[in-house]
Amino acid sequence: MLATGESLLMFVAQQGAFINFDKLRRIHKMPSSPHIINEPLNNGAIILYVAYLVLGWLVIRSVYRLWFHPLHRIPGSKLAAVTSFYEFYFDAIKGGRYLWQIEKMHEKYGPVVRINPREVHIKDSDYFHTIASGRRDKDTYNLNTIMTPNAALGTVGHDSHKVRRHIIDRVFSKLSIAKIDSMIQEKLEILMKRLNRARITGTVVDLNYTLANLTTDVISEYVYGESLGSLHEEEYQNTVVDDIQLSLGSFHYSRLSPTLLKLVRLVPMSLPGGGEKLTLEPFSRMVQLGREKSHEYLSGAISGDGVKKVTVLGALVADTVPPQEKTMERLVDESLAVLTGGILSTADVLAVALFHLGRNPSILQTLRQELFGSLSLSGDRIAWSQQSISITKLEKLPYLTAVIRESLRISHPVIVRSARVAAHATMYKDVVIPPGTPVSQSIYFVSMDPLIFPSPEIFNPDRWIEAAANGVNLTKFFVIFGSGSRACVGIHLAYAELYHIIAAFSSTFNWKLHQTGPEDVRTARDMLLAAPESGFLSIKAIITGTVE
Ligand code: HEM
Repeated sequence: MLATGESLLMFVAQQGAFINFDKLRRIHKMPSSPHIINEPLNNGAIILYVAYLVLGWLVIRSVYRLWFHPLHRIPGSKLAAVTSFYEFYFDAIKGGRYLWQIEKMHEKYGPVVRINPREVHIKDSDYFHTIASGRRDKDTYNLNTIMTPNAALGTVGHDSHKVRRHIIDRVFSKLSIAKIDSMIQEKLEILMKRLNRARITGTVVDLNYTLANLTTDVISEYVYGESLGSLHEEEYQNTVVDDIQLSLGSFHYSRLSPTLLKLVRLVPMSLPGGGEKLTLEPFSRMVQLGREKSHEYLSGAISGDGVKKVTVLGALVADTVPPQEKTMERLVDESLAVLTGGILSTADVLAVALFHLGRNPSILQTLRQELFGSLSLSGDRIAWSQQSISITKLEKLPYLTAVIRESLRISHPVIVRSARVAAHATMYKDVVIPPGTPVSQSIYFVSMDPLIFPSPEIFNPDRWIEAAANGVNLTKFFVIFGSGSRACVGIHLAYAELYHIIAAFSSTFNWKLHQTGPEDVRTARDMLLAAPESGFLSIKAIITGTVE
């Protein structure tokens, strides 16, 4: 910073020869006698000259962006085309509101708009897969937000991503996830016992938080080989979730300025942003945890190949992995991306599912009829692991599947836009998008598109069943897990948790929502995860009894 400031001053001093100081002094009513001209400039004058230079540079840059930039023909707000601070204002200062500003631009200018000086956004549900398909990179500016450049998720280049994705694909395949089905069921049983205690004591349960204890323990056990023990933490506490949410508070800041974020890393501070505290302390704590666990694998204390337990870190240090991919940075980032990607996303969908089931007795009733009619559930369903109900069995239930699909659609947990960059020019209808342009789309717009999903705010699992019966391919618009080579690697794990938990919870407990209404669930902000008007999703319920 200092060096930059000094060189700027030197530049200003050099430019002095070309600046008409006399005129400037006249304009700003400074003393103008000849003997003053040769004296060093005072601080006020230097600041003024720097301000002129900066202003001049801003004007030239704005003119370029508006009339000469390759994107100058793409419609949109002029302010957005001139400066990224427009986006920064809505996302960082106002806390995740830019997506709705983008929506307004689409209403005014059509399906393709320029949303910042260098990025184009397309709102067209039919076009979603086109952007994600083929050979496309991700965009550095957008990836700044997630701060894990060495993870598959944070990798810019298409080819580098392919190598990295191949390594983790194996551990997250449907077959691999079926092998940890019993581990998921064991953890579910601990959760069911905890929920049953809440029933007995009449305690209000924060569903997101409590269900995130399970997703935390499942994913941490799969990544590190041992769980973080969230299910055994103090009731209704989850320090990992706290850390993730605190980190999400700063993610819009990191998009615009990774440097600002590095500063914050040095001096934790609070900045405005929808009430979230901007601090990187919790992120550093997660990095530290990843570092400790990765060290055990890299040092050979735990080997990748030959261990009985399959783990993500084990897969990352396996013999088949190229040596350049076996670095501390790589292991820390990948384990962090998988861990954080797999906790709140699924927990939020689960909580939203229970919210809607709790408000719709007839849907819950239909679901229960299917569960009791198709599975041989024994009396003690709290002991879920003894029910011997495999994921394969659950996946065959059409109504449960429709409930899960609809819960995923309506909760659309991963709401952050994810841009793709093609090396060649691409066409959207008759609009030419120049090569190298980040083009983004939003899962939220597709999932809530009233032309595809009529009355999108209504929870209606039957829409999936009716579409299938009528030969309508609604699944084409089911883009909740993304699309193409960068789509979610954790999809089978997410489904395994969703199937087991929704089946267990709804066949075992009766519950009523507590101080939680539609406005608490309605998505109003993009905090990487879908968030309501203030804070993060928090759905509360009281478990009133058990299902006989
Ligand atoms: C309902 C739950 C989930 C949803 C809705 C979801 C959604 C998504 C989406 C939309 C993407 C693509 C992001 C992009 O385009 O940049 C993604 C990527 C990813 N997800 Fe998930 N996810 C879920 C659960 C999980 C779980 C359980 C894991 C844990 C393994 C996970 C790990 C990842 C990773 C590592 C990526 C990056 C993949 C890559 O770039 O190759 N997700 N997820």
